[in-house]
Amino acid sequence: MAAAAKAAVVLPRPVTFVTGNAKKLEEVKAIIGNSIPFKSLKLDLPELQGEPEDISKEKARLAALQVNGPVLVEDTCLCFNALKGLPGPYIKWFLEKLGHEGLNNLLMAYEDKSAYALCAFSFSRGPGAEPLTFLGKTPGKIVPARGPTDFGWDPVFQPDGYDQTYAEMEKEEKNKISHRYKSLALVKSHFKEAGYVFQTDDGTI
Ligand SMILES: O=c1[nH]c(=O)c2ncn([C@@H]3O[C@H](COP(=O)(O)OP(=O)(O)OP(=O)(O)O)[C@@H](O)[C@H]3O)c2[nH]1
Ligand SMILES: [Mg+2]
Repeated sequence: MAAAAKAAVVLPRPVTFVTGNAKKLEEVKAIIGNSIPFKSLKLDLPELQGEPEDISKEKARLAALQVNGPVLVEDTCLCFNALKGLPGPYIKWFLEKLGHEGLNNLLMAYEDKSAYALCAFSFSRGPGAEPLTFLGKTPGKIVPARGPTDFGWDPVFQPDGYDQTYAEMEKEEKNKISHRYKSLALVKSHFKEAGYVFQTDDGTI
């Protein structure tokens, strides 16, 4: 007997990417292109403390409840190896209070300036559905700020194998190697494998 065909999972279209960060959205648009039908929604969701994966999953649960449909969210960390992964998910507040110089100063007492950028995307099919999480990591080091200052800690993060900081790189170049690119590559593969079918409000597919 032939194997039964896998039932398609029908989702209301489109997936909502929930973020309060316009620069993230810019990169996500450039990386996803039209491979996943998505729209964005600016919501500042409360964020749990803890491990990046748990923070991201909880964000997805809250976002799915608010949107009442399929959602993507992401949480980004900048982790210093000498500080055992801190500031990690708290980088937003460290950056806001200490600035680029302060981030460098945190490592003053250590020879090891290595760090990694980590992106945790979570996808929930809707309220009550357990979110799936996709981690993307790019190793590098913390350096005195160089390059445009329009996006967070980009000027102080120099990825391994490059002599430019994220901020100095062309956007297309960053989007080929970044933590966000790697995490979204896994999201895209998941969407391909799962074969989701998107349905509009009037029921057409
Ligand atoms: O230089 C950067 N290059 C990046 O590629 C990048 N990605 C995120 N960030 C910053 O790191 C913190 C993460 O916090 P975060 O994940 O909670 O984001 P957020 O609160 O801004 O937005 P969201 O939670 O609504 O999506 C925030 O300060 C972001 O601005 C980046 N900075
Ligand atoms: Mg946030």
